[in-house]
Amino acid sequence: MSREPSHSVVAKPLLEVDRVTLQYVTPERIVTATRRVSFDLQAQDRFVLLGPSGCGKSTLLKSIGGFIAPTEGEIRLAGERVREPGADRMFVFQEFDQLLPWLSVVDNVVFPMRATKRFPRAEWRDRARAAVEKVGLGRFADVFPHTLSGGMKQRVAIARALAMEPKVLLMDEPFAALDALTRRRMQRELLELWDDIRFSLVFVTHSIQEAIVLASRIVVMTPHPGRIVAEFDATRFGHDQAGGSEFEAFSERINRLLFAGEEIAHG
Ligand SMILES: Nc1ncnc2c1ncn2[C@@H]1O[C@H](COP(=O)(O)OP(=O)(O)OP(=O)(O)O)[C@@H](O)[C@H]1O
Repeated sequence: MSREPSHSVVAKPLLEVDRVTLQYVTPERIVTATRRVSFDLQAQDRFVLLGPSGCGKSTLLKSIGGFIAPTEGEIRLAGERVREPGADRMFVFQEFDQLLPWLSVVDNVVFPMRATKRFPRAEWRDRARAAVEKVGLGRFADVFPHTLSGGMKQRVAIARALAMEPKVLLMDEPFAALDALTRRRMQRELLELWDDIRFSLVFVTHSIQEAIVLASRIVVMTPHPGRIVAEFDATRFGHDQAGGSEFEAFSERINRLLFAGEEIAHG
């Protein structure tokens, strides 16, 4: 199956990040996490923000989530300015403890539906069970999170987010704490889910390989302050191309960009 998002070139962007500056004001100083960052995301994009620690990836994601207001510029979702958190933007984080330990897997997935009154109440459990099935955890629907491996917990977090049918799924290094084999498997599964559901994704990582494998588009960022140095189409690459000469050349090109950015930032 093609991993090309099926949007047309002229489609209006789903998400617009428009000259966004994000700052933290601490008693000692003002930290500029991003400076005038702009990009557009089309529906069904698998959009990856790639860059080293401190380039403002997580801060940007939180701002798309409505948790941090830009000091300059604005973020629009489906044409509406983002001003606060909402159920149309669901998060998956790196941490394994993002599930509520006193709720079963299926009740964890129901939780945001209950909290936001999304969908008729009578549908909650069926929707939750269907989402849990989709991530391959049907047999574990009624267990508590502490009995699950890290990878399984991340699957539940993904099921919980996708069950809400968000306009955009926001993932902040969701596989970074997993062992290499599990991480690879989770990447494959995420792509299979995307083949199936065609959700719109913003995915944060500092792994070049992960970015290339997962993305339809990659934005490369460098720190101090966080800014975009390049944007690439990566639709033609997946796991099957990894190790091939074109994949490696692309990876090396991004690597050089990241290092060049460091030199500029520190030089
Ligand atoms: N709560 C905070 N208060 C002050 N400064 C912060 C805060 N959170 C982040 N920063 C600073 O903002 C900048 C961007 O941080 P951010 O976490 O967004 O980067 P990142 O690219 O996601 O890095 P990482 O991969 O390490 O999470 C960094 O310089 C960081 O030190």
